[in-house]
Amino acid sequence: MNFYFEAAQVLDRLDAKQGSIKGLIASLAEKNRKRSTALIIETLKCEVLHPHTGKVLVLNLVWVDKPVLSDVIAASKLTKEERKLSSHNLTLVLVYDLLLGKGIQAGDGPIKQAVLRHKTRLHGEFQKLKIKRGVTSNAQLVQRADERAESIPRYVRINTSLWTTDKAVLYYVSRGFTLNDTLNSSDHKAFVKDPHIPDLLAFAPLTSFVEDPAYLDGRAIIQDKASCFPAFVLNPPATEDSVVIDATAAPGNKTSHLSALMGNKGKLYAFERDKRRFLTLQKMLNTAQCRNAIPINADFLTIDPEDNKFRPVTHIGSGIVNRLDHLIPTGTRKSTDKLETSRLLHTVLILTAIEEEDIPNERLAKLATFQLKMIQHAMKFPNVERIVYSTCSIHATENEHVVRAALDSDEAKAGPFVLAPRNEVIPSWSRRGLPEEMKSADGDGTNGFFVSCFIRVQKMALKRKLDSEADGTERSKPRKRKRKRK
Ligand SMILES: C[S@@+](CC[C@H](N)C(=O)[O-])C[C@H]1O[C@@H](n2cnc3c(N)ncnc32)[C@H](O)[C@@H]1O
Repeated sequence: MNFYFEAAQVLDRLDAKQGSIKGLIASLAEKNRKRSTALIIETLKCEVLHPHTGKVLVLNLVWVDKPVLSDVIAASKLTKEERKLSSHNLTLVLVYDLLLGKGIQAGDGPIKQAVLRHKTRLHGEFQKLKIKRGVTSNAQLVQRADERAESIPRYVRINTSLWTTDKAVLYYVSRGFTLNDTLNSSDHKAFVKDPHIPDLLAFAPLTSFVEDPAYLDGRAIIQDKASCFPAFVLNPPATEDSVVIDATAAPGNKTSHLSALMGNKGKLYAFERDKRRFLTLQKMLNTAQCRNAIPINADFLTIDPEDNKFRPVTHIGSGIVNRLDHLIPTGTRKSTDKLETSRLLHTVLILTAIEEEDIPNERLAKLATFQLKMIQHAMKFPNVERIVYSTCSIHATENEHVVRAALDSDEAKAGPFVLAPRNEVIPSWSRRGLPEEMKSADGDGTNGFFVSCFIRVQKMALKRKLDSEADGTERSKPRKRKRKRK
């Protein structure tokens, strides 16, 4: 019965706006977390009420007029007749399991008995409700909820530290998949090479990699496309003397991506201040065999940019607001249970998008202030040339406003740092941030994700000058100009 109480408590705290779905799920005891998470998500699919209209949210897709479970409970008079069921959310999760789940998974206590006494009536009211809503199956009731989740491809990033994309393509073809030019989500055995991110493959949305040996041994990393942008945009150098920082590293998807882009060379300092997440980060980096990564359990803000170890740093990535990443298991690849949890969390991610609309301004402002501090701190590293700041937030407060404030900061002026020109930030990606939020718009927004890239002007100009001098182009330019003038 415990996990019903825990799930109900999370729903109570969500109602009371005492935390985010992600945060509250994370606070659950490990023992029941998977079961409770499943119950919470499935119940929410039927029951999220819009704060103003009272309509029910079916993920962030559609608002339907009436909740499913509350309607059935009200019609069956369950709570009116059973005093023990004084908690609405506890009743919701129990009735969810009775009608849509596997039946109530608990010993015979008084609360379970109270619900079961009304089993026939609850089923009857549930059937009536389906007829009223014109659906013939339980799945149809919540089906639309999953439409969006099911339309997002399953992305697999090839870990080039261990494998090549060419080999991966042959491997997946040998496992019965077909490489196509475009992804057709109804073709479950097709995959494509992503047009924007190198070494990223996109499969049909529900493709399972639970048993895939390449996933299990770290050659293939399941990583959402949006979370591949930051490392790709940071574009770290792949030389033995490269020194790069991932300022907010756990669980380590972006760190392992950076490591692969660096050809596993040089030094990649990966900071993670949270002890528990630091362990996950270490596991992830081991599995992905990131030999150049140096995980450090410390707060990036406490690191002295003048420390001899960090003085040579040229590239810094900081991704802060990925509100779910730290929950998605990546370190322990052998657990299929964890993968299922990660799928559920994918659903939470979509729910979170709407939840984020309700983040109080005060909290947003606090987050934004902290994020700004991280960028300003990154700008203090004497040799840093390129800083990527990313969030999975949909709020300009945490995105464009932070970038604008960072550009106006003393650190940016001292750099000086400017936003990288479009041709350095995935030119083929047409969607950019919110132009009205910037003085001159150049943020890079993607589907609930935001990536921006600062570059140091002088260093870049100097580098271009030195590069062009080295290949002789600097000298050829004036000659050309002279010829034109003639
Ligand atoms: C959104 S997650 C990062 C996701 C990660 N970049 C990835 O793609 O796998 C943010 C992480 O940064 C950590 N973090 C936040 N602020 C930090 C700081 N000042 N120093 C070090 N770690 C920090 C958090 O504990 C959390 O684990």
